[in-house]
Amino acid sequence: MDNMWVGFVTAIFLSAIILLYRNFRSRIRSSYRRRSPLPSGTLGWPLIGETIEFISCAYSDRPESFMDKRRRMYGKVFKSHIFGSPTIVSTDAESSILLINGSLQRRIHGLIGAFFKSPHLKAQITQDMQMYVQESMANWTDEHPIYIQDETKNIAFQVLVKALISLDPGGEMEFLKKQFQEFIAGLMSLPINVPGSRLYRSLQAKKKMVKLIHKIIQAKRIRGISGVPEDVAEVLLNDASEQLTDDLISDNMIDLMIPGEDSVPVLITLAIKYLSDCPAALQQLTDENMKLKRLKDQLGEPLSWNDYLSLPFTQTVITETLRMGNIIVGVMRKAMKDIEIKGYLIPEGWCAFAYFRSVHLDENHYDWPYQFNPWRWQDKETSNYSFTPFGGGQRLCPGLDLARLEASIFLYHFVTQFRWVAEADSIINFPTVRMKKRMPRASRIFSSSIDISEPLPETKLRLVDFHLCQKFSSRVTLMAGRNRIPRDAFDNRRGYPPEGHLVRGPLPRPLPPHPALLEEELEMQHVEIRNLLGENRRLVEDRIALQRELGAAKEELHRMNLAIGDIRAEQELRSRELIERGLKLEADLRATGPLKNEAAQLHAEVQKLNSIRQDLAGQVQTLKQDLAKFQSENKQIPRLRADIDGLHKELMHARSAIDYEKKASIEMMEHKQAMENNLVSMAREVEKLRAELANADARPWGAGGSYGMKFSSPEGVFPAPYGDGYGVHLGAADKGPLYGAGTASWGGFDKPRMTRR
Ligand code: HEM
Repeated sequence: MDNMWVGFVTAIFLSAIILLYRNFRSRIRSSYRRRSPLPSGTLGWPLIGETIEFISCAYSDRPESFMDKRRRMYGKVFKSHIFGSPTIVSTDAESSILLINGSLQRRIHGLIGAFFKSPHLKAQITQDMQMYVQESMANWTDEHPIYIQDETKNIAFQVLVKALISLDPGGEMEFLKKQFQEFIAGLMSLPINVPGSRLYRSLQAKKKMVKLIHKIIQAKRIRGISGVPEDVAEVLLNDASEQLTDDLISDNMIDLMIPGEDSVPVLITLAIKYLSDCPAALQQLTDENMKLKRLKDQLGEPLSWNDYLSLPFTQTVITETLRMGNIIVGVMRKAMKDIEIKGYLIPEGWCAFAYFRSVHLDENHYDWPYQFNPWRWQDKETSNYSFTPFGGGQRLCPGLDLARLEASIFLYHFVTQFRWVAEADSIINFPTVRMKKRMPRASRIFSSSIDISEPLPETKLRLVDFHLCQKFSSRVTLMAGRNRIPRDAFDNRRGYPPEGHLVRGPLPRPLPPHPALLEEELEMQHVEIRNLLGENRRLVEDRIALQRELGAAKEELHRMNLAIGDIRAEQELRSRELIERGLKLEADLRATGPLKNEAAQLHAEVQKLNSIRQDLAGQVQTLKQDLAKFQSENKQIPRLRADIDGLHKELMHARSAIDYEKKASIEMMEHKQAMENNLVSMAREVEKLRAELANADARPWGAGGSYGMKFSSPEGVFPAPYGDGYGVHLGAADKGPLYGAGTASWGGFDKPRMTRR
């Protein structure tokens, strides 16, 4: 059963992978069909692409090796697939990827940028930063180690929160700091959002922060903002845009706290780390700041924003730290539509990654790129495409001056008040840039209040150099070894001649060591003892720190165990559910026995239906043939129709002719009738005339007369002068028509015989 489920889940998983891979391939293929070519490169494995190699390089000393390898193979712009998205990577200094932007971002960027440039804010931030740095440094003692990264985080966070929402140090600030740290910790955690997990705690912390910021914003709304805005929240609240809701403003405030909590502290920490590695730079920076301090003390003036930014060497140190440190390794954008950059296509949905680190460490732009060399900036422009630690284009970091100012203030107070020993530490580059042991750690402060008019005592400087040479670089080792007797002069025999072969005779009297040598050795021993003491103290502190970390790790482990317990319980519940479902399915399967018989019956029926289907197919065949015949006949229909139409037309003609002739014959009949009537009346007239004639004859001629005709009797007729040729019986009109029948000229219109044509 288990095997079945494993097989089932594997099948689903594999099909999901295949589907996703196909989708991915088709997206890529479709993009190939477009106008411009994609840059060369490889997309690596399905789904994960080249992410594993990218991350493993990111954890190494040379995170840029991933990019450099591909740059050598494919050119400065190439394609890859990292963090689940196909990506166009640019290691080109003149990359215009930085110019891709959106609209609401532009608005917020403009508002914040303008505010950070205002003289009012600059003055306030300078004052706040000085105050917080002084307060923080006042608590530093020789007894406890100082973790620069933590101290600067604390200071920079307070400065930024003041500039963002005008919150002063106190209960709410502490609460916000705590929640913010919890929130940040969860951003780089496993994506498990269950109670107790880091992500869950992070999201809860963010909710609490949003609530507090909402409260502050509401108070500002009620109070009303008049005159110059005091902080960034007021700048955004003043804006008339309806898009800037309270939620959006709160979110922006939290996003803006990230550089305060992370980028600026890392910048300061790295600067101190690099300075500790490079005593010459540290010396020059210290001199420059001391000079300014003396000047300001003499004038009795506080330092202003401009004073700090006008320290040229300090600025070059910060610039070089930004170049070497690559606090932001690069920026990513997502293409919302196809974009063409430098003749290459960035297809819609792909990411574009401008990788600053490769540019900043490119020996074509910088000689000896891996060497900390602030002097390289003395005659060099910082505003060029090969130096973009703050990004570029419309998304250029609006906090760049603020970051430089905060670093300058911290360095000023640090180097003018303290001498320190920086312990060995290394830089971690992934997921964010930071020091492995929250270093450089100022574990021993040699002078918490030095007399600035006097140079530091020689021994102290030497001591510092000695420490540095041991911990950091060989260059410093040489400097530290200067003016000293080689150490091996004191080895083993402490000034006695070296042991040789045994010689006969009295042993030579040992010479007492030279007092100067003894003094030197004593001094060295003294130094060593102090070193050992320092080392010992550091070990103790390390142990305490490790114990603390162990405690924290144990606590985390405990929490994770709880979370794992929850997850296990949930998994068990799920697997129990799955097993139950499996059992139910099995039972269902067993219950399907009767269905089998039905299936057999259905099979027989299907066979019967098949034979019927064959019969029907035969019938359909004959019908098809008939249909074909009809169809061919049908083709003749138009011709028949045309004939019928012709006949119909002829019929219509004939009808109209008949009607016409009917009318004509009716007229003729009427005419004939009239003529007949006329003839009858004429015949009568004739009869009358005859009678009158007869009467008239009877008087002079008597009956029969000379012509043997009796005019008084009907028989007394005149013999027809023209014979029967006219067929007219002049004396017997009633025996026939006057003009005879048959051949008479009107005979053709004999009505009863008229036929229809
Ligand atoms: C060492 C310190 C800092 C570094 C290295 C740094 C670097 C950067 C970089 C590279 C970007 C560009 C991101 C992109 O193009 O997507 C950026 C954006 C930004 N930075 Fe900074 N930053 C620093 C400090 C600060 C500070 C102190 C603030 C002040 C609140 C700040 C506020 C911002 C904001 C608001 C943006 C977003 C700009 C936008 O997208 O419109 N940054 N930063």
